[in-house]
Amino acid sequence: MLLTAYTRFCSRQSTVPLAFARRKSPSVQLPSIRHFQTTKTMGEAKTVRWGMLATGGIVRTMTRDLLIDPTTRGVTDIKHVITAAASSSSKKSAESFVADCVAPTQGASPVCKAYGSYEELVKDPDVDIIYIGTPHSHHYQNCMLALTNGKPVLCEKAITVNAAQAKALVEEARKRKLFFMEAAWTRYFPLSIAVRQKIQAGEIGEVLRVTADLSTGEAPEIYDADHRNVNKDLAGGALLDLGVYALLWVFQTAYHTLPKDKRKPPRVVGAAMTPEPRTGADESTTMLLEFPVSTPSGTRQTHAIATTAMRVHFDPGRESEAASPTVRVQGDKGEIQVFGPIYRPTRFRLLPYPASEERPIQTFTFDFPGGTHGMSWEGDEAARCWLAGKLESETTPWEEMVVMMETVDEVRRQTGLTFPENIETTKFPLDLHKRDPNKKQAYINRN
Ligand SMILES: NC(=O)C1=CN([C@@H]2O[C@H](COP(=O)(O)OP(=O)(O)OC[C@H]3O[C@@H](n4cnc5c(N)ncnc54)[C@H](OP(=O)(O)O)[C@@H]3O)[C@@H](O)[C@H]2O)C=CC1
Ligand SMILES: O=C1OC[C@@H](O)[C@H](O)[C@H]1O
Repeated sequence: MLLTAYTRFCSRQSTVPLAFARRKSPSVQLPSIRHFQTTKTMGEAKTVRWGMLATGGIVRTMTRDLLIDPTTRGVTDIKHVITAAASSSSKKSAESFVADCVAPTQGASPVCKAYGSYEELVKDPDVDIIYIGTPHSHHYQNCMLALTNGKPVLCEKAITVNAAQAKALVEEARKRKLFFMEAAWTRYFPLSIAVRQKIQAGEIGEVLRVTADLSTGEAPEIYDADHRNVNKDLAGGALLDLGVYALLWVFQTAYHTLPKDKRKPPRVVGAAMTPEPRTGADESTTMLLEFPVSTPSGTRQTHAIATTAMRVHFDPGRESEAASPTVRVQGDKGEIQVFGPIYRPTRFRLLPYPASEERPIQTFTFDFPGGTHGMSWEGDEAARCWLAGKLESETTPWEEMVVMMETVDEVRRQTGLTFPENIETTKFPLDLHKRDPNKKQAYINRN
């Protein structure tokens, strides 16, 4: 079963099937119809042909997730195939990627072509949409390359290094009428959809405060200094790699749940940063935000604290009895607590103020059907939007993506976090730093 609900009241813990939980709270819509659709489609499933730009870790995961049978997650209107992959290192590396990651599941039909350059990929007429999985530093150049060659794009987070680049990409996509989306995969999880729906249904009242943390508990020294996680030439550091998830949760709960005309950019009240000793990338960043919210009686503030760090851990209790929530959304009528790493959480708890027999404490757990890592859902969204002729996804609107990057810019301004000019610029095209193909990719040094 995709979703199970457990209803708890006081210390008594009873497991209640979802249908019952629904009956007890009839106003709650669970979960998104769109992502849980098991309804029959009117015709054949439509096939979307993906081109994979890069062959590193996340592209491998995304490839596996796209090729999982969509019906395992109740999706019957679309299918994904990979028709080309490109490596900037060599054609051989693209060929090995196809042999290892595409061919075993997809077989020989359709053929997946292997290219030794991104330029060849974006010109391939057999590709409908490009997925970009390069380091943050390269997103701007890679997205521009795809868009200016007429290809729609789904690009990994952080979408760019700064807001100016994000805006320039949005303008390019708008001008060319091309779909463009940040791969904010967590927003498309049934769990995230259920959390947003509960907030919108008023289950915790007005959102007054949000805290969100992604801290890995892995000291930066475990990475070689040129690893993308700490290398400033690749826009490495906690803020752009991990902190964007803390911001994603703050935005999807405190900002996105408001009607469009009520969404106002936050003020960055304060930000603190600790530099990584070797490279000066941030190993820890703390952000304090204030969102103005208009109410019938005037403007009030929603406060948010978004944190990220390498040396401390988001859940030292590691999902045991001592588990700590990694996101807390606090309203005047209740609170939502999310557990697990915030990029891939597995459960949340709804705690009404006060809990009662009518409004019990409830825990909702989610699984990953068909063995998906969780990226299939964002793939489905991008495919559906593209097929429908949409330019952007309503769940990650361009406007919100830009406001998030403006927030990052202001945090960087306050903390003095800088990156090299060639990865901050909006000039295009530029030749950026290339990966050394002779260097082993697993740069982690755990000794
Ligand atoms: N959604 C999620 O859960 C995750 C998202 N990510 C995001 O995905 C992106 C890539 O991360 P990840 O896959 O872990 O990184 P990897 O280092 O594993 O892969 C990056 C790939 O980008 C290409 N590349 C092009 N230029 C360079 C360069 N100068 N240095 C290094 N690589 C280069 C390479 O592919 P090639 O040689 O074939 O061109 C390389 O294999 C980042 O934006 C990251 O934030 C990462 C992990 C999880
Ligand atoms: O997106 C991500 O999620 C998980 C992290 O471990 C990883 O570094 C990051 O890029």
